Amino acid sequence: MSVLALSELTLSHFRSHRAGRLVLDGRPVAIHGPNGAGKTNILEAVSLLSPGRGLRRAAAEEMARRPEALGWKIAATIRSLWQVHEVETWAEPGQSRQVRIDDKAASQAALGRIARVLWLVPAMDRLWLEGAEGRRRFLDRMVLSFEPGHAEAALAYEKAMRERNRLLKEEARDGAWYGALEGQMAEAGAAIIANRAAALARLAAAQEGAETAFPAATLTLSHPEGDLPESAGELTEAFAAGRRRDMAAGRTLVGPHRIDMGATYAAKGVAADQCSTGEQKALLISLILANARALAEDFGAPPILLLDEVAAHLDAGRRAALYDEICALGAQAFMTGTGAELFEALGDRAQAFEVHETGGNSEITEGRLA
Ligand SMILES: Nc1ncnc2c1ncn2[C@@H]1O[C@H](COP(=O)(O)OP(=O)(O)OP(=O)(O)O)[C@@H](O)[C@H]1O
Repeated sequence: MSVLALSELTLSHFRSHRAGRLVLDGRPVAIHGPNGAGKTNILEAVSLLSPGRGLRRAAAEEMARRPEALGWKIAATIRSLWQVHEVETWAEPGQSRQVRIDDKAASQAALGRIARVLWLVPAMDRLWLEGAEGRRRFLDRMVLSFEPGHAEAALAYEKAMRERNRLLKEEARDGAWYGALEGQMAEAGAAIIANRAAALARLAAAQEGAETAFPAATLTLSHPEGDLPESAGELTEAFAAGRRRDMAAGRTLVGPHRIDMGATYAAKGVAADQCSTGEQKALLISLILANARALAEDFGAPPILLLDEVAAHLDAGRRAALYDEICALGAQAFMTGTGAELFEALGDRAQAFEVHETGGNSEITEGRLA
């Protein structure tokens, strides 16, 4: 059994699941069922066992089961290395998401120290073609898996930047106030930059010489306003120097929040946005697998992987290769697909669940693939 895995997951009034329960043994999890059955909703629930808004980036109230909209709750037993944790996360109507770990109130950031979760969803099929925000988010999710403290740095940076942007919009001229916020941004920003650089180096090393059916991706970071300073001191100077221009723009123009991530299909030297649809997906899978290999080495366990409709765009050969790599890694990967036949190659190496919707409620039953 993987040393990072859920052994139980229960969903209460969460989206289409009135009361769903999965008992898991650490093998990969193949979830099949027709469109709209509630498969992705299960993956979304698992994604909420890590910091942030989950794989749909939905607001807490959207996730409450309709029509009752009473609030929702997810509970999980998570084995993380040699410890077992009971994690609960929920939202009451009109309230933000709450977390309890082992019966004690906890922050969302604390979740990152227990469950390292990475995901690929169909919306990311256009990740290399669309705006920088999605790529930055994908990058930061990988960074967070290596360095759970990244969540705190990102929160501290965003909070100070929101305040600074408010001052800019109000055209405030209080230098000391700007200075204090810029100092906080510089300190958190330098940590963000260093965490990202370390993660990129780790991913490059994990791809080198790896035996995988997926193409290596060379990653680069760029900043739209020229080279981004890296140290806290240089960042402080850059923020102070940019005040006038930022005031005209009404927002902060320089900083790690504007970084973009580019990828190249290394063996071909072709930029990801010029690759075929299948190749673009393969590059994402390649990165997730490299991340998982690296984490297995550094942390002692691969992350929990959420691969929504991962079989789409993959031919049978690549699909089988993906399953083999996931099993070799020992990762608890949750995968969805419309038919059980998509997972046949997994046989007894995975647990299989079927999801059906009846009368507006999702029902989960365990079955077999072999
Ligand atoms: N807050 C909610 N309350 C009740 N049902 C909801 C809520 N949010 C979404 N749903 C329902 O959940 C279903 C979608 O579930 P999900 O995205 O998990 O489907 P899926 O099985 O992954 O389907 P597909 O194969 O089409 O991707 C839809 O029927 C939708 O109406």
